[in-house]
Amino acid sequence: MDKRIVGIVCGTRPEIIKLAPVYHALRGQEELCVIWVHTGQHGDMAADMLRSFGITPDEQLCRKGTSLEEFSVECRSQLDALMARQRWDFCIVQGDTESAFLGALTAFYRRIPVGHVEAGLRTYNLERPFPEEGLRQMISRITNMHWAPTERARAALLREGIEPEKIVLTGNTVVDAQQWICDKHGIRREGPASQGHILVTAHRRENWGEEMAQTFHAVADIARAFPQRRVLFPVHLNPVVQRPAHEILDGLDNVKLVAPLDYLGMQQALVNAVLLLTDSGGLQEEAPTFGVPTLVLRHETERPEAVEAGCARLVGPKRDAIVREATRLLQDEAAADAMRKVSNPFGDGQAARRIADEVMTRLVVRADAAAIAA
Ligand SMILES: CC(=O)N[C@@H]1[C@@H](OP(=O)(O)OP(=O)(O)OC[C@H]2O[C@@H](n3ccc(=O)[nH]c3=O)[C@H](O)[C@@H]2O)O[C@H](CO)[C@@H](O)[C@@H]1O
Repeated sequence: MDKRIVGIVCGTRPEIIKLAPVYHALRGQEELCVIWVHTGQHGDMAADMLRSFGITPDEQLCRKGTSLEEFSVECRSQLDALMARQRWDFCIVQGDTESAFLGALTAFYRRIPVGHVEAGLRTYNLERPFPEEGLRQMISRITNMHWAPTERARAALLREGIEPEKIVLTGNTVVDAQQWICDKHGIRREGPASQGHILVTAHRRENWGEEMAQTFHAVADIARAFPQRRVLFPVHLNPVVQRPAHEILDGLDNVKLVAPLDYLGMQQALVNAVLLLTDSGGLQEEAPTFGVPTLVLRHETERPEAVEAGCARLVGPKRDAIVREATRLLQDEAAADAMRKVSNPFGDGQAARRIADEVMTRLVVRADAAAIAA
């Protein structure tokens, strides 16, 4: 039998992280030809991530224009040309980005089955996160295999009427990615957990403007209140984040604003943190692996598992609440310790293997059985 062609479409930093373990698991299967398509949605940040995971894209699309609209139109037509040229048997996308949606949509029109990694995350509020909530719901409507990271995500898909046999509970591949990088580079905490730095990240579109400024003022308040405590903030490259971050935080001796870190650098920064302040989806899922208490700088989260398990708190992008909770955790060692002890509710590091098993069953085992029967 000819090799089955599996295309992986992705373009942003978090997608690369979460699809890298799937790529490596599928590349190990000799019956498959796996094609990594980089849409170019993120530039430098994506290049760092691809390097971190030893991935060279097989197909690199050419990003045109700076707006999301221009990117979208051009990416869709380049993806269609690619899928017309190569006869894909399966298309894999992850999460909720424009690249993921365009990959799924193009495959749908080309009648190529779609597999969705991290399926079933929901806030059911199309404004928050925007546009991700809309994109992931639309992807779910045209997906053939839904890989749900948690029981909650699986339940959401079932409630939406998706047949149970099309949903597989896998765990989140981000835990696999962390294990991969830790095994490869021997990442471990340097010094006691309570002595670590405060790690900050913020970039979500729905917080741009006043709420993001509130968040950065809160970081400044905390830095002034705890002058011995170092604050590390890798600042997203988007000028909408860069500008207020520098305006509000430059000049504080214990605050270090740095460029985005590669994955190895970020995991080392995370394992050494006493506290994480973030609006990032991926970091909310990664922090429990290293037992880092987390304050979520959003009004709601599609990842409430960490809040329910007790290792994260939803404080919103609100200055007072952030300062109050951070102060409490920095002063109350028992409260911080209770959060550190919770194990990761998002996965066990085996998600990519489960996904690869499903792809193999669908494309190879069942196809072989059909050929024998014919
Ligand atoms: C609405 C929403 O929540 N959408 C999410 C969004 O992703 P996000 O919010 O998780 O995005 P980021 O924060 O950019 O990335 C995080 C990753 O990047 C690593 N990192 C970060 C800073 C750095 O300096 N160096 C790094 O290495 C970090 O460890 C982590 O793994 O899109 C994803 C794709 O669909 C979705 O899954 C996901 O729903």
